[in-house]
Amino acid sequence: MIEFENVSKSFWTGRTRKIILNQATFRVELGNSLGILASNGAGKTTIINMMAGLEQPDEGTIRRSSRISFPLGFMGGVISRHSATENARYIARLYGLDPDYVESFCRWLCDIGEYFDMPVGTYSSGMRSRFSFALLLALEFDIYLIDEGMPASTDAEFNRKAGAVLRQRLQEATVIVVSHQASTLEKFCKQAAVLKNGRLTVFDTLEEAKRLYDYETQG
Ligand SMILES: Nc1ncnc2c1ncn2[C@@H]1O[C@H](COP(=O)(O)OP(=O)(O)OP(=O)(O)O)[C@@H](O)[C@H]1O
Repeated sequence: MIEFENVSKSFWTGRTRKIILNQATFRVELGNSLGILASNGAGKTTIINMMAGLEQPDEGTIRRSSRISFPLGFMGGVISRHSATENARYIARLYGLDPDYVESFCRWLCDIGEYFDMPVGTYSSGMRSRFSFALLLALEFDIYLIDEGMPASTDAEFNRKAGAVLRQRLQEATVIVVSHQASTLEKFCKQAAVLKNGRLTVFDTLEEAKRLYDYETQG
């Protein structure tokens, strides 16, 4: 479970205050994946980062009683001068998992050949996102945090393999996805919320959330 109670967050831009959340209270239970619809700049990444504990709220409380992933695409724990092999084994040890398993799972999913043993700093952005997605799937979490759906990979084979593993994982895990388009959320969640001007409105169905989102983005 992850719970926000009266959480507020804003940024001072030098001239105005950009409000991301204003006294938001909501809860995501295990087994009840949530999609959050918000237009660009509304605060999707900030909310996901707060859920992961990478960013702190200005006010209010965030409670977690489950294993919450780092956000998909987050490379903060990855050391650029080390290879994917070294990073995968190091992160496995941090999480108390078998380094051989995490390394071989990531090697299989990334499928980047000899680059897996080269420094991550030499990777293309597609290779980096494949590696970070593989790492996320190799570790076991109760709640997965995903910013804008699938990774920015154009490799069809990777997307097929990663999608299959993710679907399998979702049978047990819960996902929180933020996106600016409803079609990204369809694959993951039944319940959905709309974030606009610091207000997060949660609906039981994506259909209802989509109606408000379409109304607000057109209006
Ligand atoms: N540290 C910061 N200082 C000042 N403004 C910030 C900071 N971080 C984010 N912002 C601003 O807060 C707003 C929300 O940012 P965020 O990255 O969370 O939005 P987003 O919905 O994920 O955007 P996008 O869809 O464009 O990726 C943006 O206007 C951004 O410029």
